Amino acid sequence: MGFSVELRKEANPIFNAIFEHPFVQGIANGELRKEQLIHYVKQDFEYLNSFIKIYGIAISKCKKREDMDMFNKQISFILNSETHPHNNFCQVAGVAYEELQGFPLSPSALYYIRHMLTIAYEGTLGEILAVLLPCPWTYWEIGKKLINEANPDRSHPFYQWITFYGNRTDSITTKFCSRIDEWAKEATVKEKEKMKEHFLISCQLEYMFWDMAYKLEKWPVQLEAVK
Ligand SMILES: Cc1ncc(CN)c(N)n1
Repeated sequence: MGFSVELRKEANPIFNAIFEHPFVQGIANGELRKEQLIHYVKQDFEYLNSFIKIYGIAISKCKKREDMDMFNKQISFILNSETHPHNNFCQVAGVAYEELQGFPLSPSALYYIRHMLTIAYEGTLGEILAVLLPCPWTYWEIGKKLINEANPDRSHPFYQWITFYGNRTDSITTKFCSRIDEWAKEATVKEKEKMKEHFLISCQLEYMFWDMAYKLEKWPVQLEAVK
């Protein structure tokens, strides 16, 4: 069994909880409130900005050109393609994408980003791959599942979102998994334990990100700007 298969098996209860989450179910049945879509896009725009920077740190730790190329392509993907699912949510919510950019992070989004940044600065390339993998993997599976279960046509409000993530043939998940499997063959037991821990925490944080958007999560005390 490859290491990525082992990771997926351990994370199965978290993947199932994500599929059942009311935000994900809301994408499937087209029933999400405007504020929930707006909160998600505001937070995800900042999350993806941080992801680009984390890829930059990952590149600084690469020894092989192929690894640099893999991360570099992902940066372009976020910059040039991953704006489409955001635009889909904005259209349904009736707001301009530009209006939702530059907002402060909610607690769960901040926690997720800090988790990835810590591992990016302190960990090996294998640990970095493990902490980043739940991001593409959970969305790919959500997309495929929603295509199978909701079978959306073009009239579905979230058709673009669902097909964007579910129809990927050039999946980065597959590339990350084979690179992790390769890395794990050479890794010590201790490093593999760390990789698993980072992976599982990121899976939990993927769940928390959906929950944050669904519940419009905020900091407990709202502060006014002091003049
Ligand atoms: C929080 C989160 N996780 C994953 C993805 C898919 N790249 C995303 N856009 N946002």
